[in-house]
Amino acid sequence: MIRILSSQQIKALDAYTIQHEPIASIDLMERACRAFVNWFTERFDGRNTIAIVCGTGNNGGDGLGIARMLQEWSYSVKVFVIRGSSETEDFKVNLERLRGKVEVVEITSLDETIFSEYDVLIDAIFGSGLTRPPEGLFAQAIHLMNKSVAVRIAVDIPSGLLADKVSKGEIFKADFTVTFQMPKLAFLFPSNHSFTGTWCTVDIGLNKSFIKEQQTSYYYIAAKDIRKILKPRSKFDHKGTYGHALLMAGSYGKMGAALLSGRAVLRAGVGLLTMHVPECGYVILQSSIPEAMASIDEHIHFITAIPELDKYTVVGTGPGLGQDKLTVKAFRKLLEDFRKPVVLDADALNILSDNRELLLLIPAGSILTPHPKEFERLVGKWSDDFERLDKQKSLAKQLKSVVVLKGANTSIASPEGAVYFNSTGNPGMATGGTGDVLTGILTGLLAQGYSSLDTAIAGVYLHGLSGDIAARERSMVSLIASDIIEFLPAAFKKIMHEQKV
Ligand SMILES: NC(=O)C1=CN([C@@H]2O[C@H](COP(=O)(O)OP(=O)(O)OC[C@H]3O[C@@H](n4cnc5c(N)ncnc54)[C@H](O)[C@@H]3O)[C@@H](O)[C@H]2O)[C@@H](O)CC1
Ligand SMILES: [K+]
Repeated sequence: MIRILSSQQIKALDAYTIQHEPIASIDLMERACRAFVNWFTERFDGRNTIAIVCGTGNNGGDGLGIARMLQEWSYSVKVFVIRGSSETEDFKVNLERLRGKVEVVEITSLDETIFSEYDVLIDAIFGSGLTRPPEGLFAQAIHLMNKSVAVRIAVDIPSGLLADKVSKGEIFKADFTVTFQMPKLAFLFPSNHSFTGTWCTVDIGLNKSFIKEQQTSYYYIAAKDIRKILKPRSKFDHKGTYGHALLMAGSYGKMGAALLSGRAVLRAGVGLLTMHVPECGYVILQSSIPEAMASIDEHIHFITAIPELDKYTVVGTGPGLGQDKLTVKAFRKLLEDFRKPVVLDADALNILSDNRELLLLIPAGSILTPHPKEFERLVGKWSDDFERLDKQKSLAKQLKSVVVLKGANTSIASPEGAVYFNSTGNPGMATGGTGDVLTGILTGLLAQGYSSLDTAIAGVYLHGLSGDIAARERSMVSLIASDIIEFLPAAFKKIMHEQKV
C-alpha cells in the first residue's frame, strides 16, 4: 500500500530525510528537480519553449533548479518569479545558481499576454507549503496561466490546491502534475481532477522507514498489494474449497444485470454458483449461464422469496432486483435469516435508503457498493469531497461493514476507519452494467474465503485492471460491461504471473 500522508507529515518526512540520510536540504531539492526533469525530458523535446513560474518558497526553489537543468539540456527556458513575504534558503541558493544562465523576470504587474508565447508552462508557485488561498499577483498569475493554450505542468501540487483540506480561490489547472514521492489526498477526489490533470509520482528517495511509521487512514492500492491478497490454488483443492455463492438478482426487463453479475461471480473463481431469479428469468439463465444452478422464484416478474440459505457461503444481491413491495419483504427476510456477510448493490441499496430500519439488520462484515447517487440516498448530501469521505467512513463504522464508493479512484472504507483508493480503471467503464460486474466479482471472491476488506480491495482493483485491458483492446468508447468479464482472466493472469517473477 502506498501511504498517503498529510502536508504536516510530508514536511516532517523531508526534515527527517535531511537529518538521517543525511543529505543537505539543497541536495534533496536537487534530487527532486532531477526526478521532475527526467519525467519531463522523456515527454517534451527541445522545440518547446518553456516558462517556469516560481514562488519564493521551496516549490519555487524546485522551479529554479528545474530551469537550470532544462537549460543544461538545451531547452529554451524563461523564469518568472512572484515574490512573497519571504524566501527560503534553498530558493536563494538556486536563484544564485541560475544567475547568468537563464533569464529571470520578476513579476510586479501582469499583462494579459505575459504567458501567451510559450508551449509549456511549469507551475512552481506553491507546493505543500500553501496555507491559504492565493491572492493578488499570485491569484492573477494562476488565472492567466489557466487561460493559456500551453501545456500546463504542476511541480508537486497545482498551486492553490491544498493537499489535504478543502481548497478555495484560484487554483492552477494542470494537464499534468508530477508529484514527489506519494499522491496527495486531494488528488484522489473527483472535484480536483480538473486541477491535477493526469498525475504521477516520482521517487525522490524520502526515508522509507519514516513513511512506514506514520499514522494515516489513507492508502493508495498498488498491484503488489493484490498479489499479496490472492491465494494461489493448490493441487488438492476441490470446488467446495471456493465456496458456494447465492446471487439474488434480476426482474422482468432487467435479467441482463443478473447475467452480468452471475458471469462475473464465476469468472472471479467461485466454486459453485446458484442464482435465484424470477420465473421469467429461468430460460434466459439456463441457456446463457450453464455453469450456474437456478433457484426459481414463484413470481413471474420479480423476486418475492428467498431460498433455503444454509448451504451458501455468501449472498450477493441488488443488480436488476427492482423495488417491488414483495421484493422488499424478501430482502428483509434475507437480512434477518442470513448471518454471514452479504454483498449489496444497486436496488438492494435503494431499498435500504427507503427502509432505513433494514440498515440495522445488515450482517457485520458485509460489502456495500454504492455509486455516488446511491450513496447520497443513503447518507444525504455533502458540501465537498472531504465531507463525503467522512460520511463514507462513518457509514462503514456504523454498519461494521466495508463501504465501496464507486467512481474514478473508487474509495473503500473499512469499519476501522481506513480508506483505500483504487489505482486502476478508466472513463470507458462509465457505462451500464459495470457495477453489476463488480457485484459479481466481489461475491465470487468473498465466497472463496477472503476477508471482506481483502475482497473489496482485490475485487475493485481487478475490476479496474480488467477495464484497463479491455479499453486497450477495444477502446474506451466501445468498452461495454461484458468486456470487463471477458478480460477478467487476463487481469488475474497479470497479477498472478507477476507473482512468480
Ligand atoms: N527539502 C524539502 O523540504 C523539499 C521540499 N520540496 C518542495 O518544497 C515544497 C514545499 O515548500 P515550502 O514549504 O517552502 O512551501 P511552498 O513553496 O509550497 O510555499 C511557500 C511559502 O508561501 C507561503 N504561503 C502559503 N500560502 C500562501 C499564499 N496563499 N499566499 C502567499 N504566500 C503563501 C508559506 O509561508 C509557504 O511556506 C514542496 O511542495 C516541494 O515542491 C522538494 O524540493 C523536495 C524537498
Ligand atoms: K506547484
